[in-house]
Amino acid sequence: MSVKQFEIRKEKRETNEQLSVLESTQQVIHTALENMGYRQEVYELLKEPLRLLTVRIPVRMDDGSVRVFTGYRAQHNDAIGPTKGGIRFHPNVTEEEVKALSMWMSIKCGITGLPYGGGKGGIQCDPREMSFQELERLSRGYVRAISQIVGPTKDIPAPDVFTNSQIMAWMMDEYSRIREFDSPGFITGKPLVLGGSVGRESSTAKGVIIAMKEAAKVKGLEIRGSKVIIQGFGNAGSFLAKFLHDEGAKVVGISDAYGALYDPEGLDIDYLLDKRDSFGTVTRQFSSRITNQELLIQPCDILVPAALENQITEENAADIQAQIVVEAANGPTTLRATEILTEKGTLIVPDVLANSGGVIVSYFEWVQNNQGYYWTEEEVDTKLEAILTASFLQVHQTAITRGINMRLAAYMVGLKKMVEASSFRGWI
Ligand SMILES: NC(=O)C1=CN([C@@H]2O[C@H](COP(=O)(O)OP(=O)(O)OC[C@H]3O[C@@H](n4cnc5c(N)ncnc54)[C@H](O)[C@@H]3O)[C@@H](O)[C@H]2O)C=CC1
Ligand SMILES: O=C(O)CCC(=O)C(=O)O
Repeated sequence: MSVKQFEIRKEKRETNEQLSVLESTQQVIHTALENMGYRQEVYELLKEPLRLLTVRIPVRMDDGSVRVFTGYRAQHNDAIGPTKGGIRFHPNVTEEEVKALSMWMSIKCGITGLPYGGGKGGIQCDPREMSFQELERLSRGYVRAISQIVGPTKDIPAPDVFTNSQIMAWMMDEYSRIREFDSPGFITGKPLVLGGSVGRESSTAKGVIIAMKEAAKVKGLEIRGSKVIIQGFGNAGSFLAKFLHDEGAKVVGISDAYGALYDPEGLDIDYLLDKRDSFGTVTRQFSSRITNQELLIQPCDILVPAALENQITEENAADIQAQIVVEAANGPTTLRATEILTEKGTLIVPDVLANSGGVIVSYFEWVQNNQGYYWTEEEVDTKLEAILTASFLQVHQTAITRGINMRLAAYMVGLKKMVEASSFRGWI
């Protein structure tokens, strides 16, 4: 596509916010590269993953029938090192979503200086409607299907939406049957007894808090006493609610796939954590629930989308009351919404920065697996904080110096090393 065609498509899209996550990611990458003065070939290289594998996975269901699931693994760019990123089990997984997710992983690893490119995987399925045994067979089938392109020096998966340490354990076990000698570092987010890292489970939320504290300093806000709304009560959202509650913030809203709870006086987070199931579902137990969309526009100081993509859009951005939006989810805010929020002075901490705590501690897990020597929680926390704080400051400084929004600044910071590495390799 020529620059002119790109501009025309961009203009058409901006008047009608039908942006796909892939197209909007391409749009920001294009602008970021242009701002840095890179040639069009660089965009051509980075606008899509280098590799995408689509697999069909036959699974024997408990009733004896066979269901065939579609899965994907995308590897965006491996100039810097192996690709890295989670695996999502969700009914709405698409090729396009997995591609965008892999591109966000590249940028995340670039911002935080991890020696990886981005990868991501997903299977179209609804684990909430599958038995434990069916899930195990699906997880193992997926690993058999992608085993040729993954590995500790090629592409290292991890958990994402509706996957967890048990699923990582089955996947690692299956991989170790196929490749006997390089299994521990093949996947991260494993249970501790199988070479997991202390702190990985809560690392996404810990990283979100570190980024949130930096953003709060910029806005002159104190976390203690701030009112926070969190959309999504799974791995990222529930640990975050707990940590914020323990730090004296008032968590006034939470949600899951079925609805939301809001109380301006603060919710009883320990009670809700106790009632939540392993898929992060809790709201169905309350008759007082509101919708996810209603939750996002309730009064609060800080809003944390921690569920899925495209939640804050042109439709609701103007009504968001938070001073700070910290994106724990990947892709929760559209580009038009980013502009609307930025124009009205809301500070956005973009996904590729805010939720990078997960992959940072996954990197620590991989390093520990490679060394065979395991760190304490204190070491993990200290290193995580150092990387994330420096990353926030670099992105924020870029935004201020260049007079651009935080998302564009994050992309510029995140793409730089990948472009340099691709150039040194002679790819562009
Ligand atoms: N788990 C991790 O280490 C990381 C996760 N993320 C991102 O954080 C987000 C959440 O991931 P996890 O907490 O791991 O997933 P999870 O599977 O543990 O929890 C997902 C939560 O979102 C809710 N949800 C699902 N569909 C929803 C909808 N349509 N509306 C509102 N809520 C909905 C679920 O009910 C659940 O509470 C995702 O965007 C993921 O990519 C980002 C970095 C790392
Ligand atoms: O832990 C990882 O390697 C990746 C986590 C992930 O999928 C993400 O950051 O979106």
